[in-house]
Parts: sequence; C-alpha cells; structure tokens
Amino acid sequence: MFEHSVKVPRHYKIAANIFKKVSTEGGSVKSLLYDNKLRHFRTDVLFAIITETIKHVAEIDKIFESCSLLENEPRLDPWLAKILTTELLYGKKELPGKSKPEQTILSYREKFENYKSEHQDDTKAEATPRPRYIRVNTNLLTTSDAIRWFQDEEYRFIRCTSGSYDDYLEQVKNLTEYDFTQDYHVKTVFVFPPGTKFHNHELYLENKIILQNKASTLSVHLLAPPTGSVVLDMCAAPGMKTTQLAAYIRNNGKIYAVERNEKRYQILCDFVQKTASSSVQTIHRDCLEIKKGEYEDVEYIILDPSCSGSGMDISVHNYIEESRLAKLTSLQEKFLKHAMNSFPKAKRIVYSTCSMFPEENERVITNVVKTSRAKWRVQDVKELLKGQWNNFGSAMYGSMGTRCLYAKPEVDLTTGFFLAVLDRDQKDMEKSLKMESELAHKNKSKQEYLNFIDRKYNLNSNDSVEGVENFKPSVDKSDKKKKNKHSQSDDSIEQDNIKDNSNDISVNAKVKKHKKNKRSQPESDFAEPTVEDDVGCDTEQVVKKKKKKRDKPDDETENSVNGTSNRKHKLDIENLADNLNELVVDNLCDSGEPVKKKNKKKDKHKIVIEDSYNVDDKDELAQKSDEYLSQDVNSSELEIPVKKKKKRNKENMETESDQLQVDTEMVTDEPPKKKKKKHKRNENKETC
Ligand SMILES: C[S@@+](CC[C@H](N)C(=O)[O-])C[C@H]1O[C@@H](n2cnc3c(N)ncnc32)[C@H](O)[C@@H]1O
Repeated sequence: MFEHSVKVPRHYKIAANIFKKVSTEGGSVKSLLYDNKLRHFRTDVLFAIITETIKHVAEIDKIFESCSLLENEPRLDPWLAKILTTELLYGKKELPGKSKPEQTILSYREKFENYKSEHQDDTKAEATPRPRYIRVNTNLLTTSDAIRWFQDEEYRFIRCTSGSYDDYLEQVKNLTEYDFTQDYHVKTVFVFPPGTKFHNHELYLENKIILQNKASTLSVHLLAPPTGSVVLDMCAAPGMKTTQLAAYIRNNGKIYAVERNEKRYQILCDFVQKTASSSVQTIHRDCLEIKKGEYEDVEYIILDPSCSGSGMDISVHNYIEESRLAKLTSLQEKFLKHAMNSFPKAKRIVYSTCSMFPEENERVITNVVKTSRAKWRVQDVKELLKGQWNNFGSAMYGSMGTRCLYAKPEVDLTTGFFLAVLDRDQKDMEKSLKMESELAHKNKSKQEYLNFIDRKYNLNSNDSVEGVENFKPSVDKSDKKKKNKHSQSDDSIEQDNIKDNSNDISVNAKVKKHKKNKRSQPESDFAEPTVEDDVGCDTEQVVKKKKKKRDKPDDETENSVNGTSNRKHKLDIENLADNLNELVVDNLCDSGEPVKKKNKKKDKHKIVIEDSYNVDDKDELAQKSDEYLSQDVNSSELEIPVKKKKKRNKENMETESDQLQVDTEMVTDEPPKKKKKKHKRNENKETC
C-alpha cells in the first residue's frame, strides 16, 4: 500500500523529465543531463535508466497496451511510468519506494511479466536486423546486368515504387525471401531481405558488388560531384565512399583519398585497386597536416571522420563517457574547420558520421559554421531529397540542425547515420580566390625583389643598391610594361617576367581547356548510373536482351536531386573564373602545378605513399585521435573479399552512360522456384 506522504525518488522524476524531453523535442540524453546542471546527481545512473527506457520503449508501449495501464491509471504520468517499468523489468528488478506511482507499477508486475514471456519471440523478431544492402560497383558491372544476374539466380526483382519514400519503406518491409529491389534514392544500391548472404557470392568475390549500407551511400549521393571533378576524401579507409565516388564520377576526374592509419591505409589501397577505382590517388597522411595550397584543385570534400559509431549499434543511445565524447567533438570540429578553410576552390563538403549523438553531429556543424572564417551554408537536405526523407537534426540547434539528415534504424531501416551538406557562399569563394591570387602576387613580387637584390650583390658586387629604386614588382600588365623602360640592370628581372608571362599563357590555356572540357560534359554526367529500361520484371518471364544506348543517361533521382545544384556549381565556377580579373589566372599560374599534375595523371591509378606520420609532430588532439581509431566500426566491418572465383560476364563491362533507368512500377506475379543452396542466410555485416 502506498503512503501519501512518500514522494517518488527524485532521480526517477528527473529521468522521466529528460526522457520526455528527448522523446518530444529531440536532443541527446547526454547533453540534456549535463546542460541541466545535474552534476550533483549520479548522472551515470540517470543516464543508464533513461537509455534503457529508450531502448525498450516500443516493448513497454505494447505491455501497457496489453493491460490498458494508462487508461486504467489516468493520473499516472506516462513518462514516469515507463521509467519505473524499465527499472522493474530490465533494471534493478525492483522499485524501492512506497510512493503511489511505484506501487501502481508494482501492482501490474505479474501482468507485465506474463506479457513479456508470452511475447518473447516477438521481441526477438523486432530486434532482427535491417535489410541487406549491396552497392553495385559500376566500375565493374552495370546495374542492369546486376539485376539480370540476380534474376538468373531466381531472385525476384521488385521495381522500386514511384510513390513516396514512405511507400518505398513499406515495400522494403514487405520484401520476402528471394525478393530484391532498387533503393529509392541511390540507384546503384539494391535492397534484399534481412540476412541475405553474400559472403560467398561470385559478384562479391569479384568486387562487383560491395556490402555497403544504404545510409553510408547517401554522402556521395548528396555530394554529387560531376564527372571530371576533383574530390578529396579526408578520412578515407577502408574506402567505401572513396570507391563509390570513383564509380560515381566514372573514373573521370580525380579523387584524393587520405588515410593516416598505416594498416587502414593498406586496406584502402587494396580496396581501391580491387574495385578498379582508377581515378583514386591514395595518400598516406594526416589530413590535418595538409596545408593550404596543397591539393588546391579540390572542389568537393567528403569528411567522414572517426566517431563513436553509436549508429552502428541497435540500441541507439549507447553509453559513452562524456570525456570521450568531448574529445571526439573537438577532433571532428578540427577536421571540419580544416576542410572549410584549407581548400580555396572547395564548393561543397559533406560531413557525416555513423553516430547518433548530436554532439558529434549538429553541434559540430553549428559550432564550426558559426565561427568559420570562410562562409559556408548548411543546405537543407530535405529540399535536396525533394521532401522524401523523414528524420532530421534537432531543432535545439536551430535551422542548421534541422537542415541536416539523420538515418534512423527503426524508421529508415538502415544503420544510424548523420549527414550535413555544406555549400560555400559564392561571394566568399570569389573573395577567397582573390585573396589567394593577391597573396601569390605579393609572394611573387617579394621573390622578384629578392632575386633582384641577389643579382645586384652576386653578379656585380661593385654596384650600388641604387638599382633597388628601379625595382617595380609585377602586379599587373601596366606594371610589366613599365618595366620595359628599366635600366640594363633590370634586364634579368624582365627575363623573369617574360618567363612568367609565358607561363601565364600556357596555364591560362590549360585553365580554359579545363573549363571547356567541363562545359562539354553532357548533363548526364551529373547522374549516378542506374538501370536499363529493358531490364525485365519477373512477370515477363523473359528478360529482354536489347540494350538501348542513350546519349543522355541516366538516373532519375540523381539527376533531379543533385543535377540542379551541380549545374549551378558548374556555372558558378565558370562565371567566377570569367569574372575574376587576370589576377586569378596569375594565381593559377603561380600555383599551376596541380593543373599540370592533373592532366598528366589523369585516369591513371597511382598509389602515393607520402611521409609517414611523425608521432612527434602530432598535436595533442591528433594524438588522442589514435585512441579512437580502434573505435572505427568500419575497420572491423569492412568486407573485402579475398578469394576470386572464375570470371563470368565480361561483356557486361559497359559504361554507365549506356544504361537506362527502370520504369518505376511494381512488378511481380508468381514467385520463382527457389534455389535453396544459393540463398543461405547469415549475419554477414556491411560497413557504414
Ligand atoms: C569513419 S572512418 C572512414 C570511413 C570511410 N569514409 C568509408 O566510407 O569507408 C574514419 C577514418 O579516418 C581515419 N583518420 C582518423 N584521423 C585521421 C587523420 N587525421 N587523417 C587522415 N585519416 C584519419 C581513420 O583511421 C579511419 O580510417
């Protein structure tokens, strides 16, 4: 019997309040606990009970429903009821107090436990894994051929709905054994029922399909670099996104893939080579040590730093030490700042983590964007995905938070994932390039001056320094003209200028050629490849063999979602180049190396092993980040096949531009015969 005077223990009340806030307003348990200045409480105890409640909330809802608890007890606070039930069923298995809420929950104990034991199997089933995703490596196999291959194995291809994303999710939930469909957003991703085994599949062993979760493929999908782009993958190993990028740009362009960890770097190199990602240049280096001016041709950046990996786990709100989380946040902010400020031509960054903690996500974005020297805008991912997405960042971080995307296991049927798209402000880009060019000029002028002095003293030690007065640094054409009138002693400088000018011209020509190449790309270049129209559905029984070759491929979603912004980017950069005065050209000239380098190395796979990481040079945070390496869920989960089986279907090797897209209609009638031996299930994992 309860006693009126006895109150509910305070920590249950606090836990209920925070649980309510997290559930209704978003945000993380951790930040609410600490922001609420509850330090005098055992925050670890509070954290544990709240996260346990979140983990079991679906089951608790059903338990309450089964005995109409909330209807029978209208005065019972539902949030507190769930906290207390968690403690009773999954925590201490007892409720210590004599308060009314505790006594009420205790009075239902038997009913709760009966329900639990009766539905044990259901709850296990609920925890069953998500669908199995594969990405077709279009460097080696077209999506159409991949569909045919699986159909030949008597899988049944269900066309992805043309309806909403929610319709698609329903479709995925209803996939039965031996069904598969194409992902709603990323057309090179296929979705199979949970547990479908691919470990020994021929296509997997030949690296023609890759086990990559749909959520992780969204980074490249939303970065959307057009073919011919220069992309930097700052934290690249094991190389899921790097190799996806290579396929996305059809190996036409350049991808710098940077990885610091030695072992992971080797895995990256191996994976890049096996997947025929010839546009990738691997770089064994700490990306934080890349200085401004290096890799200055970078236009697009993927930043997928080390994180807590909490999204990879089924229980969304894992416990994490506050200090560790703070270190991760700080390191992630450092990465993002570096990406924003070190690459003057970068126009889009996609930042992602497989963490569900806002501290590693929205907080990083808002902290960095607000204080960044360069101006970047957080793009509204919902808009980019044409409204076809459900989970976004927390409003606690304002519109910058809600513009970001979350993939949630329970809704999106993927691993937990966070993603933000940042676009550089056009004016800021112009300013940045101008500043670069002015700086280059200053350096050039300074160098000319030093050369001049050098000559004065070394070549003619009797000369007075009077010639210095004649020195005029080359700032623009008019200055260069003036120099023609200089005294004989300035001839050498003039020589330098002539050399520089010729250099200008050649680089200028290269820049123009580069621009021309970019302009001449068909619009389809912006598209990620997809499936041919002629891929038959199973009701037709026979797969049509005819291939339609289209000048203008390709993927409806990729085109429409990202094409606009890409075209805009392309135009922006062209306009920018047109609008900037010759200073810009001079700047490119001074730093013309990357242009030359790029042309030279085009389409050539090259592994560059840069200076290995010097431990002594590491700053504190970088040192700390070593600790996190072991936490990179990806490393343990990378599945790169080691064995190769006999090759088949070589004729399938066509370019993605030859592919057409699937009509979006649902197909299927009779289920095919099942070849059991080909469809063994297991729990092979995919990486984020
Ligand atoms: C989350 S994983 C990247 C996964 C990868 N993007 C993919 O899709 O396969 C983070 C990677 O960043 C690397 N890393 C951490 N700090 C780094 C640094 N300072 N420079 C370069 N790589 C770093 C880690 O070794 C790890 O391989």
